[in-house]
Amino acid sequence: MEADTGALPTKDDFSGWYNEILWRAEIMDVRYPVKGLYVWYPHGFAIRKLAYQILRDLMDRDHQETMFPLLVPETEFMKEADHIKGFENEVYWVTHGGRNELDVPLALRPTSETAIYPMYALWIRSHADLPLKLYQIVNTFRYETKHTRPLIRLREITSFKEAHTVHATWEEAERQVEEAIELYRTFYQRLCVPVIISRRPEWDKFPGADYTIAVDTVMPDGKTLQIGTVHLLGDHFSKTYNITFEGADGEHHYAYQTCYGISERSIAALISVHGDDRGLVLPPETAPLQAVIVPIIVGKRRDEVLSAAAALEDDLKAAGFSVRVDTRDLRPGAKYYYWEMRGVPLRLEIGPRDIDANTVVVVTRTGEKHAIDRRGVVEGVGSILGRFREEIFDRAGRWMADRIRTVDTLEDAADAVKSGVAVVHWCGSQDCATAVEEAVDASILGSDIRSEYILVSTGPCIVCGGTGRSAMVSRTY
Ligand SMILES: Nc1ncnc2c1ncn2[C@@H]1O[C@H](COS(=O)(=O)NC(=O)[C@@H](N)CS)[C@@H](O)[C@H]1O
Ligand SMILES: [Zn+2]
Repeated sequence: MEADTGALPTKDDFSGWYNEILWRAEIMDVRYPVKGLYVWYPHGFAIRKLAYQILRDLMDRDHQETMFPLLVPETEFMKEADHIKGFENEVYWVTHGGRNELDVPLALRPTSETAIYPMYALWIRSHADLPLKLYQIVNTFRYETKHTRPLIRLREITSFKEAHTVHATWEEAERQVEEAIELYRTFYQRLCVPVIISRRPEWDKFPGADYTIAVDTVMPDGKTLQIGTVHLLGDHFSKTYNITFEGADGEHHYAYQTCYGISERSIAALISVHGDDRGLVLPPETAPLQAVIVPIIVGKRRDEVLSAAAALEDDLKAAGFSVRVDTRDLRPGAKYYYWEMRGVPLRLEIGPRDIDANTVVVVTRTGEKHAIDRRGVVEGVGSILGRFREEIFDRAGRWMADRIRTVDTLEDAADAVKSGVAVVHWCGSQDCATAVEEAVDASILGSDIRSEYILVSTGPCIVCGGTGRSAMVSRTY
């Protein structure tokens, strides 16, 4: 699996950089012989594991995790009209078991409403059963016809976290939407990925939903990536799947639902937003290795240096850091290059001079160098990691803020979307949205914007002059 050496393309050629880093940093192998399906390298999978542990920690506060079947009978799949329309061109069907043709074709879940809600109808009887808040982290399948790309647009989504909640009232479901948005905001803060939250236009909402709130980030090429969505489903699906409950009033009522999902696009964002020309730059919470110790071997004091490095590893491991000594027979520079490519936040150098001075040299992945006292190394590493995290989060936030431009002419909007996001006043009409998209060659991404990077306002719609509110326009993945 040894990845090659040699410089990465610069991030200005984002597509080249992204494809190269996936194998040089051992994230995903794209050579699997089915279009849109890719293989996790163990290193990439370890990053995913850490990121999804953060997600589970957040979800498990007031949801329960479970798992529903992958295969959905056509009879159930074809029940909700809007949902079908939205997914009918993307669904994979299983039609045979061995040589026998199945009497009912089975869909590979593109998302699991049609697998879960028939069971919810059996489980939910009374208001005492509500709210029900379950999630699963599974693979889902979508026969994407647009350009597939690892971690960004797969045909097998390998890391699909989907939550499906059921409530007694529309208001309670709406409160759940707000809680889900906050949970996603927290999740992406923990990944140090800056986000913009907005409401998708009617024509872009999830099939069968009342409305969709989306979480986007800006990728290095200026295109936005939708890295999470929250849908208020109202009672559409509960009417279709007969999810009713007996209220305190003794009457039967249809339930109100939400669902919200995140996929491995979260990992694509983590890699793309922080990475640089030397490889990954990982926030400490998502770094399989937080610090690598490189012994500086000098002549006859070799054994002394190696045992000092081993003692350092023991102390840091005992304090809960993931750390290892790199004892391979390579020049220190080759080791630095290898671990920088894999995004290790800290490098600790220890040689004869450091032993004599009782210090350890700590170099952060962003190039800061500190000589810290060997006796305070645990506190020292902890505080340097904390500052490193803040540094990369601030840097990513500033980078994104620089690529969001509030404009009031279509020409300026067309210019702004070449490198990022244009914020314009839009009246909300589809006609004006179409006019914007034709003039700017980018789409209305969302309105009702919530982001620390965007000051929202009202003003004349950029097309018709009617009352408009801030809306985002961007090229998208
Ligand atoms: N082909 C794909 N590859 C990778 N991620 C995807 C793909 N399609 C969608 N996603 C991600 O999955 C998230 C949830 O998908 S979704 O269609 O918007 N929503 C649902 O499926 C709802 N059932 C919520 S679980 C999206 O916000 C997007 O970030
Ligand atoms: Zn208008």
